[in-house]
Amino acid sequence: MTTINELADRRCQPLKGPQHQLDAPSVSARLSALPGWTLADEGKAITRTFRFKDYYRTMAFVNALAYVAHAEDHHPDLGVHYDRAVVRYSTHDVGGLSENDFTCAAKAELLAGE
Ligand SMILES: C[C@H](O)[C@H](O)[C@H]1CNC2=NC(N)=NC(=O)C2=N1
Repeated sequence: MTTINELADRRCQPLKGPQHQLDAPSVSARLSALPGWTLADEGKAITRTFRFKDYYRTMAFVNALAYVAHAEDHHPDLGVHYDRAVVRYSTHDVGGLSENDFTCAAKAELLAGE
C-alpha cells in the first residue's frame, strides 16, 4: 500500500520523455493514497479543489504551494478563487503523469493540513 507520507517524502527529479509516464496500475496505487484527487485530461493529469474560509487563507495556501513548486522545480496549473484553489498537476516534459505529480500532490495535501 502506498501512503501519503511515502509520496510526500520524495523529491522531484528532472524527467524528460514518455518513458517516465506512470502506467495505469502505478497511477491507481498512488491515487488511492490521495483522497480528493481525481484523474483529468484523459488520464494525463490529476486535480483537486482545495476549499478555504476566505481569500486570505486561499492565498496563503497558493503562496506556500508556489514555494514548493520553486523548491521542487515542478509547477502546478492553478485556478485561484475567493474561497478555493483548483490545483492540477501534469508533467509536460513527459506528456502525462510522472512520479513528480504525485510527490507534489502529496506535499500540497500536507500543506493544506489534510
Ligand atoms: C528544466 C525544468 O526542470 C523543467 O522544465 C520542469 C519545470 N517544471 C515542470 N513542471 C511541470 N508540471 N512539468 C514539467 O515537465 C516541468 N518541467
